[in-house]
Amino acid sequence: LTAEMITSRSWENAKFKDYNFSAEGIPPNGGCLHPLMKVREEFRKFFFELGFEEMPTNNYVDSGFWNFDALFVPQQHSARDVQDTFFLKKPAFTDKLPDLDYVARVKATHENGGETKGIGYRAPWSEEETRKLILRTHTTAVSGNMLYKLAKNGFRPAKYFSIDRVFRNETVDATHLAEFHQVEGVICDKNLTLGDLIGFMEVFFAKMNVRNLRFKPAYNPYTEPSLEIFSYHEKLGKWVEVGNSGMFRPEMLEPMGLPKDVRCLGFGLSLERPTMIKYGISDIRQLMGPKVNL
Ligand SMILES: COC[C@@H]1[C@H](c2ccc(C#Cc3ccccc3)cc2)[C@@H]2CN(C(=O)Nc3ccc(OC4CC4)cc3)C[C@@H](O)[C@@H](O)CN12
Repeated sequence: LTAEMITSRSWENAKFKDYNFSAEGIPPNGGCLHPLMKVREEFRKFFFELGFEEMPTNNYVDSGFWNFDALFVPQQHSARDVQDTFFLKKPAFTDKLPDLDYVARVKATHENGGETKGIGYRAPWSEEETRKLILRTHTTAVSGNMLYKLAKNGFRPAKYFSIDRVFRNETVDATHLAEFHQVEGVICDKNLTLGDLIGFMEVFFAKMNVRNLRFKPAYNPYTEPSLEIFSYHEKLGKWVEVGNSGMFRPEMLEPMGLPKDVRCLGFGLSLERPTMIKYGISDIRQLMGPKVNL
């Protein structure tokens, strides 16, 4: 069948053989995984070996509720400004929030601590703010959603991971893009401690031959305590920050309905940083676009 046959309509009198649906396609003449995707497969292997389940992260768009409020990120936090976050214009708001008694517990926890031992942010909490649609700034938005489902379906110890794109309204330069891939892990069980977090980080990073970690107190609105993770990089001859971590706060976990003795630890790093080190890439922009000059 040719274009000329179609235009001249000669195909109408032509005889065609039956279509062979079991014919094999033409074998592709080559191709390879993008470096980021190669490193992603290495991380997925580590997580599966450690007994983690992969989270469904195929929603780049999320609500202010899941990306911020459910994680106890205050509505006045600068991370929620247009300088840091990409807001959707159409549709600008979601009409899908989880069950209203959970939203009410989140609202109360933000305003005055609600049923937690905390006192909250003592500032009005706006439902319009929580309904805003954004490009998620971290995969922790999905982690929160998974923990909520775990509470709703009946708590059991769980280990979740995700490796997917996140978006931040950042100035692009040699080490920063407006989007990057976050690698995130969450472990939930009764009575986990900060020692379990530190010990697990040693195990996880040992999988990529990163050892002798050092931990530095840090801050995240959704974890307390929080720790930045460092490792001495022999080739670079300096201490390199290799990730961030913490114990999720009761103000995030209790409104979800998780039992009060359940503790959840979380940690994250980027996919781009280890990929750049592995492939000797100095400018992160080399990882973008159809052609990768390696
Ligand atoms: C906008 O910055 C965010 C990103 C990204 C990041 C930071 C925090 C998290 C997180 C988290 C978190 C915390 C608590 C609970 C749940 C998730 C995830 C990604 C990296 C996190 N970082 C990072 O990846 N560094 C890194 C990781 C691996 C590596 O090589 C491997 C050893 C072979 C080399 C470096 C640290 C820095 O690069 C940092 O400057 C940039 N960070």
